[in-house]
Amino acid sequence: MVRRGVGLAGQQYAALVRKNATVTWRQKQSTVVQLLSSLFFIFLIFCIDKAVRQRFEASTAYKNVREPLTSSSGTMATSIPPCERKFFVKTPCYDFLWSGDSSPRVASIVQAIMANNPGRPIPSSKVLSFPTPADVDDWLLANPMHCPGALHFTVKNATVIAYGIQTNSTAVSRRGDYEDPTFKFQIPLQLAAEREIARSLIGDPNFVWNVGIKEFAHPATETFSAVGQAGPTFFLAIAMFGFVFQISSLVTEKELKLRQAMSIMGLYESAYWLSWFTWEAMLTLISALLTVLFGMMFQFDFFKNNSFIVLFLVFFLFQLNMLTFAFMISTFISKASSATTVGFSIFIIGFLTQLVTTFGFPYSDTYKSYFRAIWSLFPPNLFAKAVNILGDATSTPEDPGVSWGRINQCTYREPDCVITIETIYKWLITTFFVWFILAIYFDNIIPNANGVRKSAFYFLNPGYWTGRGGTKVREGSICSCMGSTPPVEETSPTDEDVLAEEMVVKQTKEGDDIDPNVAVQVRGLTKTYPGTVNVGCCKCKRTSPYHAVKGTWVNLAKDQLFCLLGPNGAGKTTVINCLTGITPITGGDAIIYGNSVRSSIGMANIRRMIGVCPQFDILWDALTAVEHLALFASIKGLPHTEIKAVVGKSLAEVKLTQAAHVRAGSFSGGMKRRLSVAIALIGDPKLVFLDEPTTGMDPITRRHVWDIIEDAKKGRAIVLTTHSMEEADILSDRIAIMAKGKFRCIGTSIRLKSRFGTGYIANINFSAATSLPGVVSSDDSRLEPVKRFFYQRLGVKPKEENKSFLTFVIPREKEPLLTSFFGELQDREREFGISDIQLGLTTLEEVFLNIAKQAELESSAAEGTLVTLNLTSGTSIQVPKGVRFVGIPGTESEENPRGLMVEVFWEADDAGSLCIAGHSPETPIPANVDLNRTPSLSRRASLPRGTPVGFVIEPSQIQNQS
Ligand SMILES: Nc1ncnc2c1ncn2[C@@H]1O[C@H](COP(=O)(O)OP(=O)(O)OP(=O)(O)O)[C@@H](O)[C@H]1O
Repeated sequence: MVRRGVGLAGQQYAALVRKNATVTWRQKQSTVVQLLSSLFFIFLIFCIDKAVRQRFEASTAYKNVREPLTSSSGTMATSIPPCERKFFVKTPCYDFLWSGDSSPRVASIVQAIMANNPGRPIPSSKVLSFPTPADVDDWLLANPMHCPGALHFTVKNATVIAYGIQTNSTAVSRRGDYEDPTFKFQIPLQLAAEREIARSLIGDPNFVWNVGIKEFAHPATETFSAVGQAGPTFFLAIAMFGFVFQISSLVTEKELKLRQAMSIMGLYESAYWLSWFTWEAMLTLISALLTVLFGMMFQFDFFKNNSFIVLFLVFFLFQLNMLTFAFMISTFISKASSATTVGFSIFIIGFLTQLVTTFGFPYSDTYKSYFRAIWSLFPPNLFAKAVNILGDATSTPEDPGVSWGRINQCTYREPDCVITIETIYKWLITTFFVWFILAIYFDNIIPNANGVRKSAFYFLNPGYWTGRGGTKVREGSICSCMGSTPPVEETSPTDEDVLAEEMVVKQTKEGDDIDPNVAVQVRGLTKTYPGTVNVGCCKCKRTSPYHAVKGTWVNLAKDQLFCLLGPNGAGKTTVINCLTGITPITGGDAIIYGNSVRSSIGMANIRRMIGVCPQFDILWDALTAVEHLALFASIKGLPHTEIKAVVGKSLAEVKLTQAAHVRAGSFSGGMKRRLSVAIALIGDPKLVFLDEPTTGMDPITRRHVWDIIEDAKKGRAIVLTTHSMEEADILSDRIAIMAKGKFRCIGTSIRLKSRFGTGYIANINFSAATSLPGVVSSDDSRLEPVKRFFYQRLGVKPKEENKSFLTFVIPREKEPLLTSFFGELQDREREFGISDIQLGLTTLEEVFLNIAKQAELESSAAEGTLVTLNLTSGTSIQVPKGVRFVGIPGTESEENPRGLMVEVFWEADDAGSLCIAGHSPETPIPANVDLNRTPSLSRRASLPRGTPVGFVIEPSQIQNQS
């Protein structure tokens, strides 16, 4: 029993989560990068932290100083430093200068200062003496920055020695280090001078003169948290890996039309989004957990002192926000290759806005609250603020950090606090929902790959929520002004079979009594792709409306295969897209097993009973054949218990059992097509669309797939499009050939061949060279009697010839003559040297070419399209595209008073358009051709000057003549 409703949505959800898990597991590299990038970035923060702390080691500004130490215990130096250690002193330098050298007492004091300098006696080469302070000034002026200071001694009398100190007191910093000149130089110099003066005055060289210097007890005046400051950018970088992978996965499914294929086969939108969300949220949870654990492993105060749950929630909620933000951004992107560029741009923007956030905007009371509201919508900003708060709360090892109980309080380091961690949680939860809802909204209103979207206010339709009528779609960009759509010109079919089919459908439509054997009834289906005017920045891009399908009426029977043939661009795929709900129909309707494609509920029912093999392969490179089939079987609602058996059977049917566990990425083109066919047939759909299913298959595999399709006809209707006439001939119960959006003919293969083929093809094979008595000699001349025989009796010349065979195309009109003609030919086989005679109807390919030619001719006549025909005689004429017999202007002569004509041979080029393949020899225009009634050619004025225009001769006039 196939599942429905909520049960089916649940089953689809589980299957998609499994698919996401498998794809993630198979893409190990990106998964490892996504999960373990945090280790790398936290290690970088660790290095930054170590380097910065190393530099600040000597300073107490970054520490809480509770019990300051005195200089005697070594924290503050009282030794005169070597001049080289002073900032900005140039070498050669002097440790100090002194004046008063005329006094021997002063000289001995200075000697004592130098000898007794704690820890480092000062050599005499590092000290300069002068007679007076003025001499010192002169030297300082002449040698700037070569000495940090000077002592000036004056011996007043035996008990009084005066001294003065001169220092360079400019405070300087170098590479971030600050030098206090008072503590570094002036105080040690002063202490040394006073100590030695005192010793000199009391005459005791061992007199103890100890001065202790002690700083204030103080809290850290400067704070530094490597995590708090570098963290926002680094953690944003971690989140960007997941962000880019997420966008890339979603856009890949969109770009490869995998999502469209799943939707056609009945995938619920809710199951799709929830499956992505569940799986990615799980990865996000692991990533957030690992980030916090790695942070704790590196012993950051940020991670040790803030509560684990507080930290985890900040990281988890931020990464969840980035996830739904990625969902939203992905709706605007159509190429997976753009994911990295978009990710990089978002990272740069995030980095800049985080920088601004770290500098205080807008989370302080100087800014209005609406600034904060707008700023907080972008997840990296809120996250940066949270990391700043948590960093400030742990900027010294003694800070307690933020515990769960204090998430609603500000830390004492935030005097103008306007936001707490609790508020940030609330914001992150709100923005998570904002981005998720916007993702689903934009996904619905931005046109998909087929240009289809919902209206901007689709959610106001109650049917959207109840599942009854909310899937109505529109076309064109939301910002484009739709051009007006001209109606399709109503023309009755010119072909009798197409007209008859239309009548049958119209009758049953009026009576509303559809034959139970009819699977699909197409009622005047029209499809016009609307013209749009896209207003760009500098120019408007206009496209005009295009009538791709112009009123199609047809009944498709159960247990039958209906084949749609037609040149490229004929409208075949458009018909399939309309019937599968990929694109909305413009006019008419189609009833599939009683459900109208125009109704939302009808379409929902139709989706459950169709299988589609689109022109492209709907495969994930990372999934195996079994996984693909199991996924689509689940989407279609097959019970779990049956899936394994059904998948096994399906694989055996398409001969992929050996490759069941091989990933589709390594399949050949033919294997991929076979798997796509198997997907279309899984779940026993009642209607199957096969759009060019055997493209790229080798002849053996193709024949095998034909067998599968033939078997699949039982119990269902199949619509096939193909460019292989052989395939159409073998598989089809009925064939319709489309061209320029219209059915040109419809019927069985035999019917089409007999109606549109040129008639019969006769292949005459000649026996090898022989000299049997009574047999004509074996050279090319033996073909001549046969050629003559055909020309005299049937009026036909060989279409192809070679030494051993002749091929003749015999027009249908000659059918009454054929029995007696071939009877006679058989009787004269020996005389003509014939070994074999084969007679068959013309091929479907010929029918196809004739129809395509006719359609081209019609449209060329309507549009006046002319092409150049280069005649073998050397002249060129213009002829309407698709025309068969053309009269050459200016060839009238005495010998040929009516002029000459040629038959033009056409073939279809790669794009399905007709082009000239050659022409017959120039022959006189027969007498019965009415030269005054030849169709006129339009747009002659636009022709290149001097190029004559050939005139069209109706084939009937030529055939009548023959
Ligand atoms: N979304 C679209 N917007 C505008 N025109 C479109 C759109 N899709 C198809 N067409 C046009 O409609 C015409 C029919 O296209 P369709 O794909 O149905 O042809 P087809 O018969 O399937 O061709 P093929 O054999 O190449 O698959 C083409 O001219 C095509 O350019």
